[in-house]
Amino acid sequence: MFKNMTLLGTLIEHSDGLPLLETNMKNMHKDHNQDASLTLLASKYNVLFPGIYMPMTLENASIIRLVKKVYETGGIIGIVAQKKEDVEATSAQDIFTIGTTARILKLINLPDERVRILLQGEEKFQIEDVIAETPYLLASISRLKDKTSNTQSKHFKAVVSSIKETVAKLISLQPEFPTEIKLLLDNINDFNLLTYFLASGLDTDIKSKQKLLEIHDSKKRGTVLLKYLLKDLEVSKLRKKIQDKVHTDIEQLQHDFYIRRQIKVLQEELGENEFEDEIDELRAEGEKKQWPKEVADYFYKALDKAERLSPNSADYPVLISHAELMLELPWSVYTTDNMDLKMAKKVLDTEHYGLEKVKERLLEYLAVRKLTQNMKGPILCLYGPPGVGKTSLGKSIAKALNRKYVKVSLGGLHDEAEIRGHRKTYVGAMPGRIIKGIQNSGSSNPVFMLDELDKITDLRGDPAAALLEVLDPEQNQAFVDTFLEVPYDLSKVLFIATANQLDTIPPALRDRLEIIEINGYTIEEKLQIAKKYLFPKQRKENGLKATDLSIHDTAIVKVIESYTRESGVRELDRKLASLVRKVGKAMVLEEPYPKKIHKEDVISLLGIELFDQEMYQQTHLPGVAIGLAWTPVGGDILFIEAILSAGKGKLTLSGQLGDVMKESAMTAFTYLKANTNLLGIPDKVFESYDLHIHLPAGAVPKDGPSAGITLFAALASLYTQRKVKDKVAMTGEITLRGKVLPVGGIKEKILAAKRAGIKEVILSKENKKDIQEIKQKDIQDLKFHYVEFVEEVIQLALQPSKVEAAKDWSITKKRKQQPGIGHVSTL
Ligand SMILES: Nc1ncnc2c1ncn2[C@@H]1O[C@H](COP(=O)(O)OP(=O)(O)OP(=O)(O)O)[C@@H](O)[C@H]1O
Repeated sequence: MFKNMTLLGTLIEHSDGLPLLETNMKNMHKDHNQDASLTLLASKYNVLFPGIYMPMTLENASIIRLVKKVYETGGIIGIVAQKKEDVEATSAQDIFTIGTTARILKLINLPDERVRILLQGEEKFQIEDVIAETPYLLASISRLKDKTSNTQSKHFKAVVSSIKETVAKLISLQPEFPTEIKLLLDNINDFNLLTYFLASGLDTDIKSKQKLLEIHDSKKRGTVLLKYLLKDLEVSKLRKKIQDKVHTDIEQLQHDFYIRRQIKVLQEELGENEFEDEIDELRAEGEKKQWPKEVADYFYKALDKAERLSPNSADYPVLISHAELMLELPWSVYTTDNMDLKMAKKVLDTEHYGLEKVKERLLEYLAVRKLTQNMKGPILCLYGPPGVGKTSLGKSIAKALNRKYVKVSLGGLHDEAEIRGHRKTYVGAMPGRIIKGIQNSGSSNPVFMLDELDKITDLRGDPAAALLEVLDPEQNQAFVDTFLEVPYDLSKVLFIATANQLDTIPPALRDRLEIIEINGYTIEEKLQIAKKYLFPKQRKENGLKATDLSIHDTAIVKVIESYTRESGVRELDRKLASLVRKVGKAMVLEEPYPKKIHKEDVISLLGIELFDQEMYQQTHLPGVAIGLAWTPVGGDILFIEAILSAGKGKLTLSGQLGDVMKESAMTAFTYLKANTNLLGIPDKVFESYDLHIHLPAGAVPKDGPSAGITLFAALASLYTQRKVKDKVAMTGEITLRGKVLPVGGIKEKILAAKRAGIKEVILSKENKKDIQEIKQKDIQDLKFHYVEFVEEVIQLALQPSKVEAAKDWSITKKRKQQPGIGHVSTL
């Protein structure tokens, strides 16, 4: 936010509290005349505002002479900002025409002949005429007075409170910032002074500051200032986000270590031998702990060792931080579980919409725990696409159970030591994430979320094996962190993992988990989540009340369909936040805004639509079939195009297909060639034509076996010249025996089919159970065909007769290209 820290520092230093500031403002107009002549000083880097202090360093000898004279006589000088930083302003063109008169409060001669002065702004003035430009600028001026707005008006109050709120937020994002600033702000009663004070510290260019100086109406100035502050806030939030990301534990540890070391060196220099005191203090703390004997012995032994060491040795701080960790860790500190399942259900229901299956499974799990009085059991793993509430559900479980909650993200974890801790001999050694998590939770039985279990990699050591040890009820009673060195009992911890994918979880680890799948949401479900949870939450977080703003269902659906593409609701949450913020801003700035957001308002508030849903398009050509795809952001329909051209039987595949999909295409093709009698295809066509299969959206990589039957249908259609029936889509793996196998991601795929306007879906018999799990009302206008063999696919998917301009295979050699074959791209 504030660029010029010295400026503010100076303000605090010299104000001695507030009276000085206020007095100076009151006396401002007392002793000067209108249209006086004034010596001007150009300010390169900042604008001086009335009532505000500003330091300035001077280099030019003649200017220094002048300034010294003014200082000695107690006179005033005019400060005018320069239009450009990089020039030495010597003429009237280089400076703005409105400036501020100032007193020189302090003048310090620097060793290199430069002079540093402290100015205090008094009154604004306008340059009427430049009388001289050398040896320094002299001008006739007229003084300007600010117009103070009606401080009782609603708008004025809204501007003042918004400014204060924004500044408070800015300060909270910058911990290094002196908290006195907030105190000072709360005590500045003069609104002009408040705006000038904030304007002078703004992290913005000189032109914007000058603009604020030139606004004489205080309400208007406040409004413009608020705009700048809000911009600053956005930047600060972004900066904080980035800083948080890069601020690793190691840095923190090294920082703590450094500080401690500094204190010690200082104490040593002062001749104080505080180290023994430090160790004694730790010992005394240890006496208060109720820990296992083995742990206590270890603790005191380590302190004895530390005592024998020189405090300057490298091992000393490691031993001390280790002892501190032991003291901070909760040893057998248990919270009492809430075993009232009704109440647990209520918590889960109030915090999450839908997810019945998941909630039911969680309650069963808790019921078993209650009946067996034992927290050992399978480790739950919530599995599903991003943003479906896996992590937040974990939080609710902790709340429902009345346990502490801790989350550790395993994303990008690649070193065993991050789980198990570092050896003490290692520079920057620290405990692993599990022990750190326990330390942060302050309890020995928290709900411990292991987020993104599928994202661990094993670059160094075997993190998965270390996790196995953590999760295994047989072993985790005495988990040994390499840094902590003494066993810690993790057996009462309730571990819950989350994952977006299952295939990247190491098999041994996966074996330990009870997978609870959370599917993506339908549009209807998203609408309910947005209506009942996300929108009210965003409205509250942004300081608005239900009476200030509401949203129409159609507007929410518009946001879902045109501004998000996801299975979960995270992006939807962000977009709703953006809508609320925009309305909030308009309210404060007294611009027109909708009290109830309608569909049309969404476009004007969020800008152009970002996504079009892939829709069904009719084709008149054989060789085109529609598949269903699963992507991490939800389902989609997928066009498969096949085309023949005169040649020698070559097969080309394009559209960034992965290996598994390529193999599916080859399987489908081989099966077709081996079963030409099924479809009455003459064998010779395979030798006389090249086949090209393409999957549009050529730049998007595609993979997986589930396009098997769609590939087969496209080929069967092409070689029989029978078009695929309208509005039919399919998904299923194909084998060389012609069997249709079940595939995953059915819910997302079916919902995408419905969205795209598909009417019939063909899929494996074994996928029937997945369809039954979808709410019937969401799929009531879709017809499902369950098949076992590809022959059934032919019956169901292909038109009974050939297209009108069907290919006559007997004359292939004479004609290069046939109608109905060569134009699939014009779909
Ligand atoms: N059924 C629901 N009811 C209410 N809010 C929900 C629901 N599902 C998700 N949310 C909200 O959506 C947001 C994102 O959820 P969360 O971060 O838990 O997703 P996630 O599945 O853990 O994602 P990731 O896999 O990326 O970690 C949260 O604010 C959560 O409260």
